[in-house]
Amino acid sequence: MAPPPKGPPARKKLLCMCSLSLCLTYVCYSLMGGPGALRSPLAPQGTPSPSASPPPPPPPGIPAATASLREPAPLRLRTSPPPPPSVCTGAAPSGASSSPAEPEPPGTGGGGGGGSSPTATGRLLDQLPESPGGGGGGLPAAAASSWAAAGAGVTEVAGSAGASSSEGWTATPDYGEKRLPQALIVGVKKGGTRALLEALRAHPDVRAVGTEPHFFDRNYDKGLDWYRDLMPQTLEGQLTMEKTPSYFVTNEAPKRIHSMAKETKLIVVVRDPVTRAISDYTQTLSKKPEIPTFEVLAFKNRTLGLIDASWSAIRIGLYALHLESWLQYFPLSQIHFVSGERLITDPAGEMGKVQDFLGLRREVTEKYFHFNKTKGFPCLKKPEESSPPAAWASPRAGPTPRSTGTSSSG
Ligand SMILES: Nc1ncnc2c1ncn2[C@@H]1O[C@H](COP(=O)(O)OS(=O)(=O)O)[C@@H](OP(=O)(O)O)[C@H]1O
Repeated sequence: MAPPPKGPPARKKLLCMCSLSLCLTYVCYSLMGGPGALRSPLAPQGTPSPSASPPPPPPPGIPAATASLREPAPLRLRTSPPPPPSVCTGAAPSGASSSPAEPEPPGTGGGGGGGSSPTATGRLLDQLPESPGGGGGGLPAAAASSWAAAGAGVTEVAGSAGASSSEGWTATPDYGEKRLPQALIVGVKKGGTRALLEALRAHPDVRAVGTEPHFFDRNYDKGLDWYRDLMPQTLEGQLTMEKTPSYFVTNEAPKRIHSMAKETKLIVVVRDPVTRAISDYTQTLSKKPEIPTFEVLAFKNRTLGLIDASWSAIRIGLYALHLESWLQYFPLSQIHFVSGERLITDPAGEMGKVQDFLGLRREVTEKYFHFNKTKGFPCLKKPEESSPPAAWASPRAGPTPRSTGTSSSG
């Protein structure tokens, strides 16, 4: 019987090589982590990987069962990591206490009422049911595009609290004297105070401390000389300023400021109290993720709808209450209110009024702003030509100023 026909050796060899190369390709692909390539069809889908972290424990004092029940609740507020510092700001992350050493969280604006809000507050507000009056509202599309169009040649103010990088064109050199502030931004926390201060610092006749001195609340016992020493040097005619948002809710602050100088001009940035409270809470939550939900903190009794007005996030927003203590020492005409929402939608308009109030020429105008779509905020930019301080024209101004200069404040 004839032996069965064998295929030509060349064909066998080719088959072997093909199989080998297929195996090699599979191994390489698997090693590179190709999607699903290595997953055995028998492996259970959706099994958590060993590295996946277990669910976080419930906040102290809240039973685990309750905590898990809360999870799907519509008002469960969660935050994502705070955005990076920037003074297109809001953005400069400030610590929960707005302390000078802590950077400030940039933010939303005005309330992030709708859409895909770029800020933490905005994202949280997106989770809340729509309310007729509420929350501030995002930037109108028209405003956004007009600021964006102005964006060419932008020098953004990169800023964390205390940042001085915006000073390239605003700072006057280090001569003149240190003076006590003639104007203060006294509040409110999370209102947009950082954005306002940075915009004011762009004015050649304003010099300000970048950090928050907290003199009239925490450091009063250090004395006025200590306070003065923190200030930047100014020429005569330049305004010295600082901002510490907690002054607004400090009972002793009005009296103390009045005794420093009764003509001190006061600026308060106000913002929708609900949006402000959420912004405040978000900031704390990013530092202490274990705190109870906003809803738990906000209500004394949820069923009865009893609000806990002693919770600082709510208490700070009782503007009329705090204002009463200021009005015991200062006339209303000496207090200027800035809208935190309009500071975002119409920064030049708000800045115009602030400059009028401070007796400054209107230098910081539309040309100083552009709208940064990514950040969702107006940002400062260096205009083509910006003026020198008015004091430079004065015969009393002293030595010829250097043309540039930066310092740690101002
Ligand atoms: N350009 C501009 N104009 C107006 N407002 C702005 C601007 N940029 C930021 N923000 C908003 O400011 C919020 C932070 O406020 P403050 O700077 O007062 O915060 S702090 O008290 O100093 O921590 C912060 O709030 P949230 O983002 O909601 O937390 C910002 O929304």
